[in-house]
Amino acid sequence: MSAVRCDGIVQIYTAQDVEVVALRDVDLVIDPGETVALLGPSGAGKSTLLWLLAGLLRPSAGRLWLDGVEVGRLDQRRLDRLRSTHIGMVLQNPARNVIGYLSAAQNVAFAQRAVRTDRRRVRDLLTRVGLGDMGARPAGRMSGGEQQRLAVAVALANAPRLLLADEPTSQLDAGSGARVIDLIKDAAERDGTTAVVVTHDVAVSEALSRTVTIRDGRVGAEGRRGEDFVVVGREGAVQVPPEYHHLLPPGSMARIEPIEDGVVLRRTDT
Ligand SMILES: Nc1ncnc2c1ncn2[C@@H]1O[C@H](COP(=O)(O)OP(=O)(O)OP(=O)(O)O)[C@@H](O)[C@H]1O
Repeated sequence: MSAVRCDGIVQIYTAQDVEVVALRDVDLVIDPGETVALLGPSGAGKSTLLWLLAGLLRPSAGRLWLDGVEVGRLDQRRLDRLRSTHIGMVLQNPARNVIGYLSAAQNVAFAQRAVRTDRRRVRDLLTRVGLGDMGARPAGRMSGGEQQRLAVAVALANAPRLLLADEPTSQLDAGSGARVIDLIKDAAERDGTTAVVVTHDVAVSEALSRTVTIRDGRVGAEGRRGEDFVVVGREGAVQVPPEYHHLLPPGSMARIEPIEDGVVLRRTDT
């Protein structure tokens, strides 16, 4: 059974009577224990996809399954329960992930409230993000980078089935970033946690098992084991990666030549 399955997901925001199509027909299947780096330019729809996977948004169209459960069929109470027991999330702004007046250790313990508090896990997580001697410090008095590391510990407090993280290393130096990467990979190996991580950090994308690139609201490309692939979309559409735009600029005409195992595109209007 897939950990995540998106089938034709569309997300449309309406702001001041203007509609923004943030995601269009996203199909995506992620296996249990996969660690996925979600890449793409600013405004491509990465955070939107993360929020949908977290159940914080309901899609305008399309269907989403988490561990075989169709999220759209859950009422709010069941969805809240699934979120607190199955999903760990790191939001983009570090301060939004923690409760400022609680200590670091209390923040991690609080995230375990839906299950049983496991003090050893609290200590272990804090140590592994390099905050072992800061357990008693109020989260509100920590730096942005410390809060970001604490946020990862909070998100993993419950050994979630699904970890969703939006730029979890954006405020970290290489050493702290490496700790966070290790923690995510370990969670996948030890607990079978599936991770989807929005990132611009090359160290993160290279360390995870798969990359998925969103461009203009669609899954345009994927990478596995260092090899990059374009994804043929629903209507047969393929996005030409930006690094080839000088050969085949958007709007240019091309001839399709079939070959044994695919097609070749050749520009005709030069
Ligand atoms: N609440 C909202 N209301 C209206 N439009 C929104 C809202 N949230 C996002 N958008 C728009 O949806 C599109 C996708 O946004 P999203 O934040 O998902 O992109 P992103 O790839 O995460 O970008 P970034 O890397 O800059 O965080 C953008 O055009 C954005 O302006």
